[in-house]
Formats: sequence, structure tokens, C-alpha cells
Amino acid sequence: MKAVHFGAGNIGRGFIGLLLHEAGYEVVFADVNADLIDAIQSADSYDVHEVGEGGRTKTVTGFRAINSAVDEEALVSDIATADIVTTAVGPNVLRFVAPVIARGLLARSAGCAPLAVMACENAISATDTLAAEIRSAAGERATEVENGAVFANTAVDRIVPGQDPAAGIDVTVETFCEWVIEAEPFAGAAPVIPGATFVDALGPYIERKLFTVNTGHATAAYAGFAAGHTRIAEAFADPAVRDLVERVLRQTSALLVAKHELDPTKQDAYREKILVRFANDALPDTVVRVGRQPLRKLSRDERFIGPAAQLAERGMLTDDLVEAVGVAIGFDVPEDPESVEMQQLLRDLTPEEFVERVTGLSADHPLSPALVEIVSTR
Ligand SMILES: NC(=O)c1ccc[n+]([C@@H]2O[C@H](COP(=O)([O-])OP(=O)(O)OC[C@H]3O[C@@H](n4cnc5c(N)ncnc54)[C@H](O)[C@@H]3O)[C@@H](O)[C@H]2O)c1
Ligand SMILES: O=P(O)(O)OC[C@@H](O)[C@@H](O)[C@H](O)[C@H](O)CO
Repeated sequence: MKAVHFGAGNIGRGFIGLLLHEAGYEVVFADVNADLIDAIQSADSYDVHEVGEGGRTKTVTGFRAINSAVDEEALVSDIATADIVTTAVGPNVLRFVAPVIARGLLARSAGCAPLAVMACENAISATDTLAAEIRSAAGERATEVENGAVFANTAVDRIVPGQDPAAGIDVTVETFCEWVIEAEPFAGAAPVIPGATFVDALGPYIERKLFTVNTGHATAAYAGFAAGHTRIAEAFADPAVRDLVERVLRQTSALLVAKHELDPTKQDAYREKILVRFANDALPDTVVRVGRQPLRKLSRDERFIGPAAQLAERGMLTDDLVEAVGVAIGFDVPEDPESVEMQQLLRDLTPEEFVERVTGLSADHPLSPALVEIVSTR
């Protein structure tokens, strides 16, 4: 069995690659980072170090690596004979990996089993986005790629921080992990991945994950950055940062309970477990990594505006989320291109224009006035 995985970075090596290996797949990592690909190609194994309570070290073997920027033919040939294609490249990169996946799908032999395609990104319906890009890349042959693949959305949860360059290709991760995959597209023939959970409806899972783990994480990052902290655990130990995170997550939990009819007690327990994960001092995670790409994080369906807009539409409280957005726009990190662009937009646009451009909300949306006000005060 073979899986081609795009993105040999933190989550690629530290989570998806590990679980696919444990499920018995040969993993072919595809990445555009030449140094990383060289390092993976010259290794026979790498270690995934889980840190925190009960942490263990797991070893991954049986992988190969392809530089997808220079060796597209090899990649097409591996996709043509693979069972699974996964991605962990970032939601904005999906359109760049779609054409080669389309080529690989079109190169498959007639009669071979459909290729399972699963995007493992922090975004709602990321596989649907990837599928649309693959169909578009296939042009007139879109029906052929559609018939040759099963596209399944997923939700992935494991905090994998940036890695110490001295660690080589080994990865340090938290002990917790959860990979939830929608079962329905497989029509009863889902791949066997013991570390993953297949569910009938992914919607509640991805929103619960993105609007709890990621909303809280980003709030800790932006408030931590504003308070001068470097590491997430250090930021989260700051009572003012923790207070904002807890308030924000009470608001997103109210939405999740109301919208998905989650058991409030279970959602409280889920939230508390996440707060413990943020406090994991053994995890060398930074506010700069967690806050990365603030324009993506402040976009319409993402971790702040997604829940806040839905709360506002339901007439529910949004003040803590709006406060967090006000803190987020202070994220000023010269090495993060989206942070630089956001600061430029703040200088160039009126608050009304900034809110419309960045959040995608029109002026008549019930959340817009509060956002315009918070942007005006910064
Ligand atoms: N790190 C985490 O804690 C975590 C947890 C859950 C989900 N995620 C999600 O996983 C995805 C990846 O995050 P990450 O933290 O692993 O990032 P990362 O930067 O460590 O890894 C991304 C990898 O993708 C590669 N890449 C970029 N463009 C590419 C292309 N065109 N083709 C092939 N490879 C390409 C990069 O070189 C890099 O190695 C994101 O969507 C993120 O939100 C991350
Ligand atoms: O990957 P991003 O940029 O969408 O979000 C940063 C972190 O919040 C994220 O990577 C978490 O560590 C992860 O989502 C935990 O499952």
C-alpha cells in the first residue's frame, strides 16, 4: 500500500506521515523544500518525540521523498499507483499541488481502485477546495478525475511546533492527536487507518476543532505577542492572556452548542482539555508560528470571523471575539508577509474598508459595526 503525502513539514512528518506509516503504508513525501527533501532522502528512519505527560518516541520507516518542484514526472508516476494522497501544505497552497494530482489521476490504469484524496489542513472543507482545483486543472477531463478519486474532508488536530534545525528530520509533537475523516464519500470502502476516526458528518467536528483549538490558540498567540511573550506556554501563563482566551472560547462554545446541539458538559470538558494542551511547557511553540498568516486567520470562514459572524446572525454575544480581533490586528511581525500586508492595509484603508477587505463581511452584516469600531480604536 502506498500513500503520497504533500508537505513534509511539521504536521506531515509529525502526524499524517506517522499515522500512515503505522497503518502499513509506504509514505512518499512530496515537498518543494530541496534541503528538506535531501535530508529525508538520505535517512532510513526518523523519530517523532511526543512531549508532555505520557509522551513516547515513535519511529517512522519505509518512506521516500520527491522534490515536487523539480521531479514532477516521478510524482505523477507515484500518484498513478498510490492508494492515498494526503496534503498538509497550508490551505493557500492547495491550488499549487492540484495540477500534479490531476495528472497523476489521469495516468492511473483503467480499473484500478479510486484514489483516496484527503486534505489535512486547518480549514473548513479543505478537500472540497482541493477537489475543485483538481477538476479545474483537469479541464475537459474533469469527469475522469472525478471518477478516479474519492474526495473526503478531514479535521486534523495535533500541536506540532516549529522544529529545532539541529533535530534534523526528527519531530517534536504533543501527545494528543485526532484525525477525523468523513466516511460517506468512501461508500463503505474507507481505507484502514487505525489512528483515524471515520464519522458520518464532519461539519460539527471541523467547526468544533477550528473554533475551539484554533480560535483559542490564535487568541493566545496575538494576545501573547501584544504582551511581549515569545512562547505559547509562557503567553498562556499570563493571566490576562488566559482570561481573554477563556472568554473567547466561552463564546465559540455557545455557538457550537447552539448550532450543532453539542452536549454543553462535553464541550466544557473538550475546552478544558485544550487549555491544558496550550499550557504544555514542554512544547517549544511560539506566538509567531501560531499567529502566522493573520489575513488568512481573519478571513470570512476562519477561526475568528466564522464563529463571530454566526453568533451575530443569531443575536448572540460576540464582544470577546471582537476584542480578540482587535488584538490580532496588532500582530506586527516583519518576517510574516501577511502581517506586513495587514499593517499596510491598516495604514491605507479606512476602518470600514479594512473590515470589508479582510473579513469579507459587507457593511450591512450585523457583526460589521463592532469590527469597524474596534479597528478604529487601534
Ligand atoms: N503544525 C500544527 O500544529 C498543525 C496542526 C494541524 C493542522 N495543521 C495544518 O497543516 C498544514 C501544514 O502546517 P505545518 O505546521 O505542517 O506547516 P509547515 O510549514 O511545517 O509544513 C508545510 C510544508 O509544505 C511544504 N510546501 C509548501 N508549498 C508546497 C508545494 N507547492 N508542494 C509541496 N509542498 C509544499 C513546505 O515546504 C513545508 O515543508 C496547515 O494547513 C496547518 O494549518 C498544522
Ligand atoms: O496552522 P495554522 O496557521 O492554521 O494555525 C496555527 C496553530 O493554531 C495550529 O497549527 C495548531 O497547532 C493545530 O491546528 C493544532 O491542531
